[in-house]
Amino acid sequence: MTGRIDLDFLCEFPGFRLDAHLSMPGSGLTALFGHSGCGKTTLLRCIAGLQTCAGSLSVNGEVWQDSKVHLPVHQRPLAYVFQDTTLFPHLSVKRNLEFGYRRIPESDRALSFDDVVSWLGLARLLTRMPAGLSGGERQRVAIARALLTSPRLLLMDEPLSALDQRSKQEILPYLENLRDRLAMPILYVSHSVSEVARLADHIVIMDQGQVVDEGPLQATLARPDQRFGLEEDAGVILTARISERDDTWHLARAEFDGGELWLRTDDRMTVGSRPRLQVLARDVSIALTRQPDQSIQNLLPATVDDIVTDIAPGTSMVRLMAGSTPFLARLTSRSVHTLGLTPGQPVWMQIKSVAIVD
Ligand SMILES: Nc1ncnc2c1ncn2[C@@H]1O[C@H](COP(=O)(O)OP(=O)(O)OP(=O)(O)O)[C@@H](O)[C@H]1O
Repeated sequence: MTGRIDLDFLCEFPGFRLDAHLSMPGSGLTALFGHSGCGKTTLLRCIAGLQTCAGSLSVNGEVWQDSKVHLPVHQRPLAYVFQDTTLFPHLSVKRNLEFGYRRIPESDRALSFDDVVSWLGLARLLTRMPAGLSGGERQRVAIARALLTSPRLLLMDEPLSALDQRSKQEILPYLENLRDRLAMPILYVSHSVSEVARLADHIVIMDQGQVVDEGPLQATLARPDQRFGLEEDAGVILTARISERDDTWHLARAEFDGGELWLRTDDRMTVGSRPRLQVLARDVSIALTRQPDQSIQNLLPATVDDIVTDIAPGTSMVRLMAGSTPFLARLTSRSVHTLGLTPGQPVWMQIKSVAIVD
């Protein structure tokens, strides 16, 4: 079957067992997410063939591993970008980029040199030497060098985690650009919810060597029984359209299917843009009637959809629907009881804060 990445791996180390079964989309950016030590890097290493592991792997219809086939690392058409990928220190940026590119026969080159240089904003860095680059620039060169080997799968293992906050913010738009332009699938390891919220189309959540949840990003994060890794960061991602700006108060109105939200904004948020927004479950509260005399500006009618006991003792996760858009609210179980919340009930949702993730 084409269009999927299917894998089944089982390997054991003293004190750790990776037992992963997974079928992921064969395009777009899939985030592998989970706490430190849950096995994300080990899974990438198995995919790359760097870690010997029993099992099977096929990528968009090509078998890389099964009971009869085991492609060695150098025959797997993939590229791997690490947290701190080293460039060749004695070669200019251009020569670094050409290194892999020239080894690929012209007829097999999937991407043009100039396109990759432009997508990653490298034109003015081509003559520079690696030692003179910032951490973010170095990672952009490393990503470009990886892409220019025309891989059929791009693996990225915490590519931003060695960068400071400012460099991370600088590089994220380039990664978004790649996600939107590349036909090849990207597997992106991260334990940062904000990075995942901003970049991923699909998410795989791991815990103790196993895949515990996976699916399209927005639907998976909106599940109230989503229990692994997110804790304080549990919440939904929605795509909205900016329909109005109020420059006096530095606010913008964001419309989505089922309502609208006001958010604090800056000059970059133009009318017509479609940012991804994140609303955390801990920033949502519920009232049975509209409460106009309070500081929260975002009051939306919604319907209770589901209520589950949360991981933290005494708390519940309530899923609410505003039109077709799901929200999560983390409440104390006592509040759920006192309000008498039940599925199907109309309520008012009070949203304290909305973050723009891109
Ligand atoms: N070759 C190995 N020999 C023994 N143990 C290993 C080996 N490779 C990985 N492990 C163990 O497997 C577990 C998972 O490690 P892994 O690096 O895959 O986790 P991770 O989710 O990527 O963590 P992090 O986010 O911290 O990078 C760890 O307990 C690690 O010590």
